[in-house]
Amino acid sequence: MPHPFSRYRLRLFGDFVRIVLAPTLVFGSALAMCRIRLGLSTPIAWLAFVSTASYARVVHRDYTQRREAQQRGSALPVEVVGRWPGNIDILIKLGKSVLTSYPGSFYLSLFEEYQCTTLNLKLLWSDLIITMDEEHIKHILATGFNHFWRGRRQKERMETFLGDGIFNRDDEEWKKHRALARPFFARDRIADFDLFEKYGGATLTILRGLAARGAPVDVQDLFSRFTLDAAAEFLFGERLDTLHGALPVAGQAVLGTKGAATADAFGAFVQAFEAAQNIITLRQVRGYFWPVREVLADKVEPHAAVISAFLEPIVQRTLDRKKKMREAGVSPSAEHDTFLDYLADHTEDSKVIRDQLLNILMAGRDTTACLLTYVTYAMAMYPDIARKMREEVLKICGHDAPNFEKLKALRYVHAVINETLRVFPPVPINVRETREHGVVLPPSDPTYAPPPTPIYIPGSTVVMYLPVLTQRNSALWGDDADVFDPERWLDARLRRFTENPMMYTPFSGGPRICIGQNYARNEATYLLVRLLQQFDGVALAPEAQPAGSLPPPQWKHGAGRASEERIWPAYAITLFVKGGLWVRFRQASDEE
Ligand code: HEM
Repeated sequence: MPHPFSRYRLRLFGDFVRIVLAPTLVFGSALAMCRIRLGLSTPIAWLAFVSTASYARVVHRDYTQRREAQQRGSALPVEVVGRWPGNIDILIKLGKSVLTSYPGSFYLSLFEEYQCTTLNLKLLWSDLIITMDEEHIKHILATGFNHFWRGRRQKERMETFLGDGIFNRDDEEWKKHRALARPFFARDRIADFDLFEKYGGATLTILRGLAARGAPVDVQDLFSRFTLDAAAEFLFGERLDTLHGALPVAGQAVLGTKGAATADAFGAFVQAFEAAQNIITLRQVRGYFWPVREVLADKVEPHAAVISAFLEPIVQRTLDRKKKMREAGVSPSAEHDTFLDYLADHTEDSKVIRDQLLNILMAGRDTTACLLTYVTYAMAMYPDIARKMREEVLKICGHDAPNFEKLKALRYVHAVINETLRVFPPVPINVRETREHGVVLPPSDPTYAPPPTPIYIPGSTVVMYLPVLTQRNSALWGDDADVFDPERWLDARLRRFTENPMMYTPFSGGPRICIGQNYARNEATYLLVRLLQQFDGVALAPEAQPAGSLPPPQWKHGAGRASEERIWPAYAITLFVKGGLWVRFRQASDEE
């Protein structure tokens, strides 16, 4: 169902009234009162009046912001100055960069050009702050938490997709969601490895079959199925069994929105899920005026419908079961087995339940699958690292299923996971908004000479922060910041992080820190142990990548890691490998 009064349409209407309608009324009334007739020149005069009114508003806003900054002994962030009015050229470059550049590289080139770590892109005369500054990110997420929120702009962008879920709410509603979800991530629940064994076993059976034939596999797709199946049973008590569906086949797989696409019902769900994330990312890049392009049709809506159709039966089954229990006089137990049961005991509104479900699925599926995918990529790129991981796994766990203590003892494997999350953070870019009142940021980190006065961010301003750049910043991590080196988590370099933990925020930080962090770490470590017990080698299979998914040739001359990458890292809310990660595993000869 289209939403004619969706948040973004209402905002667009409000802006239209403010920017066009109100000045038009003033213009018409002034002409009428003064009895002026402009004849054929009326449209030109009207356009000049409306434009001048807009310009005056921008000048007034800029003046007010400067005054507010001065009153607080601070200055506004440095503004990017493009070649075209309204920085339209920057906006176009930004749009292109999402599709063709190494993640974050366009922003990095601006930071380098302006020699600062927090900038205002000033797109189409509106403020859009970008920051890779560790001190500023700390303030946004933790020390200055109350000055920021996800905010109105983000809600506009995400409403059709994430609705009333935890990722799309602030204040009391968010607190309620968080309090609801947290008990399900208590240690005794997340240290129950039966599920990981069950779905890990299914994953490895597939890998063994393919390895025996020397056939390549898209592990990004496979790991997404593993994390989805495990999360669905853990949180909803549902067997989705996507691991038993049709997998992408090398040579036949086509380039989907993120990975390789399959043509079954699950494939349709995944495509819709990924397409919606992609559209939301593009909306973010297009900034303030994205609703203009979608005033007639919300582009997320058709995908949201496919996602709903996939999830609705799951919700309905639970609601029906609860109803029958109520009719039979069985009262809900305080110790709920699953999150879905818990939700269904608190509301019968299937949309509310579906939204929660979708939010947690998004949180649990793509991020952990991304982590596993990039660990596999690192193992293929750096065989010595893979060898050391395997040695440690065999020494500590042998060929048995690991328990909690054994997982904890895998120091090198954890270092590889930490390093993967540093170099390839599953959420590479994120957004907040200042609340109604502006905020003075703490002094900048030491990357460039800090500005002489503190930076002031006006109220209701969107701030985009970039862990993908902060976590590879050589001023914080040392000259080898771009090098994938797990040892930095085990040697003296670790001090850099322990003294300054907010330079590493793959799971975010502060009150909204990820609640699934330990679940995700356990899940990923468990699967890696089982994988390394059985396979002693993994190699990239570039010939199996769908057409158009290998890194563009110009990356060879790019800065940082771009020149060395043999896959195409891209992002749409979460990081992924374009076209999927196609690899071949080698079965170990010492496998039991
Ligand atoms: C490697 C895996 C994961 C990474 C890197 C990751 C990362 C993140 C990040 C960066 C945030 C903050 C988002 C924001 O505030 O804008 C977040 C929040 C969250 N994550 Fe994770 N996550 C992972 C796995 C999981 C899993 C497995 C679950 C649950 C099944 C989960 C559940 C959540 C929830 C519910 C939130 C929202 C917290 C809130 O807003 O209060 N995450 N995660």
